Amino acid sequence: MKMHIIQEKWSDILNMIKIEHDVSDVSFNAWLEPLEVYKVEGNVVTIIVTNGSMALDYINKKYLLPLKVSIAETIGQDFEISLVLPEDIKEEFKEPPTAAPVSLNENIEKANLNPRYTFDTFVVGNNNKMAHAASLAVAESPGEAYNPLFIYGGVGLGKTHLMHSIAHFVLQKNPSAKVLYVTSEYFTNELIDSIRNGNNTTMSKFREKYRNIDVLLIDDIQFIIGKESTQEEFFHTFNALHGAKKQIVISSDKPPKDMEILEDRLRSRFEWGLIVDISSPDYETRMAILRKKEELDGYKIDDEVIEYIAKNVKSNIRELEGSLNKIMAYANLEKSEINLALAEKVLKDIISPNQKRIITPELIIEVVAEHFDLQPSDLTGNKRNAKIVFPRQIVMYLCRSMTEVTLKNIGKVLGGRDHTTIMNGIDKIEAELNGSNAAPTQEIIDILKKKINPSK
Ligand SMILES: Nc1ncnc2c1ncn2[C@@H]1O[C@H](COP(=O)(O)OP(=O)(O)OP(=O)(O)O)[C@@H](O)[C@H]1O
Repeated sequence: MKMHIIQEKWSDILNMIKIEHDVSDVSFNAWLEPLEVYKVEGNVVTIIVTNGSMALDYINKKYLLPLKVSIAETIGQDFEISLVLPEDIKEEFKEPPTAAPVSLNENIEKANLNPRYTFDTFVVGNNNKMAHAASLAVAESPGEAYNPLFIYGGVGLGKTHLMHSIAHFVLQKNPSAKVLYVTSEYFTNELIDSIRNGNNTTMSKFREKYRNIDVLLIDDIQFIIGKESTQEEFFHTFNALHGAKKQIVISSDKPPKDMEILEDRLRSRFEWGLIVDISSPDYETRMAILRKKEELDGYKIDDEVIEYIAKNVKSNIRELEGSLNKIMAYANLEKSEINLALAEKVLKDIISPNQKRIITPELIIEVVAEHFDLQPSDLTGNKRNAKIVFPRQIVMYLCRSMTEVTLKNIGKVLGGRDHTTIMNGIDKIEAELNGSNAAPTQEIIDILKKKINPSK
């Protein structure tokens, strides 16, 4: 069964409540974590409170509004919420969500494509002109124009939107085309499952699925870095499809040449076709994107509010859209007028950090500590157990690679360590990243870099 977008984004929705309402871990684990989306019908989301009637009562009082707001902000649409207990549900409880691969085979309806991610809704600006043109060319002539098409750019800048647009376009022209959109993470997990099952049938099913496609779109390819058997399998998939003149579209957060520890044979293949980038949108494009969204959602919003968002939310289109969703959600729920004062109030948390996100060792320490469930003082202190030493070395490495701060000053911030200690720490992480089992450390570094600087 296909998951509803609310189910897909459920953990984001809960995490937004955690952040915006400053919910402690204890409360989060007690009240929010146990909530599960049972179904979404019309504009009603049925949520199962798995931990009993007292919890249901309390959540009704305390978390109903935050849930509504968070859903509206994330999805861009208002929903009513119905809380139920497991025993209230007659049908089989808890259908396991199929984190379905996005199989678009015969028909667009069944395909797990976002219906809104089409060329029609994509605003073309200076930041994405080339990527848009290349995507359209590929959609019009799959396997002929540029193969592979490699689209790269920072978080939330429209790579997935363009990939879905290609898929929609191809399917519209030829509904029986075999189009498959997956994230590289999904590809990896499916491969691992096939290998784990350990028999030839599952492996050959996997291969048949991926090699018998007209257009394969694989998102966020950077996540296969360091995963040897995934790279190996993807290499063969790539060759089979490319050899048969089938279209491959790949997205990544960086160009192939900057994808360290990507196998050379894959890197060179990624460079066979066309490489295009998407950068951050300029002011005019941001305005146009907001206007487009206003039009699609049927909103009517004052220029000054739109201008305020476009001026202040610069680096990430997801955040740009999220800001508008958030204002609309608040205005709806509080039945208030949409004006600049409301926008400033609602966006205060988004806009200030966006303006002053300067990367400092202190910020890095804070993010790394939070990631590893430690206190910043653990990292700057003297304890030497493994639980702390590794994160501390990660801090050293990230300070070195993400700031201009000298080794001496990194040492100072890290509790007065001398520069050779910092150098040793950096060497340690670099050795891991260059070693045979680099993937787990690389993954941690990638995640932390995104947390420290989401706009990169
Ligand atoms: N040019 C554009 N016109 C209209 N909407 C856009 C445009 N670019 C991005 N968006 C919207 O911004 C949001 C984020 O885009 P998308 O998910 O495609 O980003 P991404 O580059 O794939 O991000 P990530 O790196 O997180 O995977 C989407 O809702 C998308 O529709």
